[in-house]
Amino acid sequence: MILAAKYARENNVPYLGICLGMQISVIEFARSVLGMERANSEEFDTQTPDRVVMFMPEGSTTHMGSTMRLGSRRTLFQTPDCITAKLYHNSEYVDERHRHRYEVNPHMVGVLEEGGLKFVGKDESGQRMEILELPSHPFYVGVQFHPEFKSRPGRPSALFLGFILAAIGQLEAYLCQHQNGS
Ligand SMILES: NC(=O)CC[C@H](N)C(=O)O
Repeated sequence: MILAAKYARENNVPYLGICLGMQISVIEFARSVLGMERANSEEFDTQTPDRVVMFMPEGSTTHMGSTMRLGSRRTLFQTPDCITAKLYHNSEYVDERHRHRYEVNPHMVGVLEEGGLKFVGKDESGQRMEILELPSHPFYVGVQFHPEFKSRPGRPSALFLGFILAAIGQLEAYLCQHQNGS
């Protein structure tokens, strides 16, 4: 997965990382771009010197039942000037469903952003990273939530639509056409 994220990032191939897929893109970015060779998630290496993904403080390692972050939560866009906000019709926020125990380490956000990764969606506390983008890339998106849970045939998630449009080279034209939120 890390190699796939690296290949997509370096070769301008569209990437949509969902949940662990977003966490993997953060690990890959920290290793390759920031030079943190042993950057990892606490899930895979509890001894990592660069814990870019960590266990959520409210979780429990001993009680697995209903201790994960589950269900619909709100994500606030930090800027209207990003691909995902435009795909979600310039909404100020989006409610999507979650299922995870690990999250991007909020203490590492500053250094990741200085390197060029942008966290364009956060939860209401501003401490939990929900959406990342790489502005230098045509479509490099990671989401902590699961857009597939609310996606339906004939009414696909904005993110799946955007991903496919990017893959066929039509994202820019689509975003221009729909820039007024229509
Ligand atoms: N659903 C997932 O991809 C889970 C990702 C990761 N294992 C977590 O719990 O945070």
